Amino acid sequence: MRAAYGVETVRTAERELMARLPEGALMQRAAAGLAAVCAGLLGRVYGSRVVLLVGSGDNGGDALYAGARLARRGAGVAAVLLDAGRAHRGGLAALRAAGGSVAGDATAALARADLVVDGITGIGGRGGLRDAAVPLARAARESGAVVVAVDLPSGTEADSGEVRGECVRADVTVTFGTYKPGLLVDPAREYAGAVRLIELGLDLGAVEADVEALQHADVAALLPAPGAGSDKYRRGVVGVVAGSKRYPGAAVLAVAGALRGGAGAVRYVGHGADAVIARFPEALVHAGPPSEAGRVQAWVIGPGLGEDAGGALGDVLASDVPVLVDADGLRPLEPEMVRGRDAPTLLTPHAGEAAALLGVSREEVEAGRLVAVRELAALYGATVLLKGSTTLVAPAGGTGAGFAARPVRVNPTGTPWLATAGSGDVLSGLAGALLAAGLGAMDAGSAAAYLHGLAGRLAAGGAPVGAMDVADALPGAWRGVVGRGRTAPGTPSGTV
Ligand SMILES: NC(=O)C1=CN([C@@H]2O[C@H](COP(=O)(O)OP(=O)(O)OC[C@H]3O[C@@H](n4cnc5c(N)ncnc54)[C@H](OP(=O)(O)O)[C@@H]3O)[C@@H](O)[C@H]2O)[C@@H](O)CC1
Ligand SMILES: Nc1ncnc2c1ncn2[C@@H]1O[C@H](COP(=O)(O)OP(=O)(O)O)[C@@H](O)[C@H]1O
Ligand SMILES: [K+]
Repeated sequence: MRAAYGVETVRTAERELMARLPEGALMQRAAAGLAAVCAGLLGRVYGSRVVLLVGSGDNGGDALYAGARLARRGAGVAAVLLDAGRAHRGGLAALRAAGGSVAGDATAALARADLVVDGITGIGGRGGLRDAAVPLARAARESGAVVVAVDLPSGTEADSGEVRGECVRADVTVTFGTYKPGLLVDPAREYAGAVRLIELGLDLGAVEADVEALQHADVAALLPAPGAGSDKYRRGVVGVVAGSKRYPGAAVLAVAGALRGGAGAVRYVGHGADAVIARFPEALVHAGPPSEAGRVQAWVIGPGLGEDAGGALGDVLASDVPVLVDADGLRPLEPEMVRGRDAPTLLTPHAGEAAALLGVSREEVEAGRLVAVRELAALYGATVLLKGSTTLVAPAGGTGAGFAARPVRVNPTGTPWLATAGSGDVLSGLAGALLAAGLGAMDAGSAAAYLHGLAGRLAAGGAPVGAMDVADALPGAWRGVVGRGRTAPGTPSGTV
């Protein structure tokens, strides 16, 4: 599991560690790690040209000490100081002692740079970049140099992943002690580039993360495997209420996801039965209401249902098994229809659907995904999987402090190639199968998003895909995750 912690937690852990170390030791660890990453990017340090963008906090201090280390190895290092009177004194002295200088003309220095180190703000930054820093962020971007952000790209919000106004766009972000939520969640994540973590020795073991990301081993441990005593019922029967005369394909795609997700059987209910049977003769189809379809271990309702989702929705929500509500099933959904349920409910909106449920604009949801997913989970008392450029899964929320403290999961495997009609339907079926197999709603949602993302990468391989290609790639993604020591192609490793 990869964990990310918010600013307050990081500061507390840093204080505790600093109290046990000689003064400045932590900053030296940070600067050494930063300089090593910069050196690796430069290849040949001697003779290279490095520009440091230096704010007046410790983030600028990290940049200055790292610059000093590079200058000692023969790089030409120039510092652009946002506020000359407040730049980190020790760092500036170290840079000068190592042969570095303060740039007189920032624009000229940036135009010649091979590498730019962004030390304007780190976890102490608030709001979008201030006016004085904005032209530097732009010039860094336009310089063509490799841009390395210190701790996080200046101007991005560490705790929420929000971006207000201009911020630095980095090729690589070197972060210290732990990942910060903003490095894993769009839109900030997009500005961070590849993220490298430098361990500082912070003791965060006993602290609940704010955001966490599953890794291969976590998912492998969650995925069900049939044993000698398994039969189709024990593996889990998924009920799928999806598709309509207008959208029969959604039924096929959701059933595909459920079958590839390991369902022992799929009971399909709706107007897409002919299309489902034509593609999947193994599906069991039913023409009446869901409650009369026979026993299932989990329901998936919503993809392609069209306008008349209401009756079937009430029917499945009245059941005592886990229910996943997606797409058209979300439209008539009211909090009180979900809050009283004893069995888990998993909602899987995209940003537009989440916006409608919250009564805000789509742009607001996309700008503040973490906040939106937590709010929805609290409003509905349900687990919520928010789809999109960063897929997030928030635990069922309530009003108690304990709810807010549980981590949101962020999916590390997605690819924009998944943004194709019907791929969400596949995800619904897949997550439904995992619910039917007995996984909790958080695990089912996050493991499904993980496999779906891997399948998207496998299917795409850098070229466009359709939703059924993603479904067809699920067995390969599954094998890649559970195969001992094997890594599925396209798997992120080392960097986020
Ligand atoms: N603690 C530790 O042990 C370790 C910490 N480490 C490092 O310290 C960093 C945290 O340092 P920090 O606390 O000094 O804050 P920092 O990120 O430099 O920002 C504060 C400065 O930015 C300014 N500023 C604020 N908002 C702004 C904006 N929108 N636009 C422009 N400027 C803005 C603000 O101005 P002021 O409000 O004071 O006028 C102030 O001058 C952390 O991220 C890591 O890199 C590592 O060395 C490891 C050990
Ligand atoms: N920019 C993106 N990057 C990564 N994944 C994306 C992006 N946009 C959409 N996706 C994924 O594609 C799928 C689309 O689902 P959805 O919006 O429900 O579409 P549909 O209803 O057509 O199936 C989701 O799994 C979502 O997370
Ligand atoms: K920074």
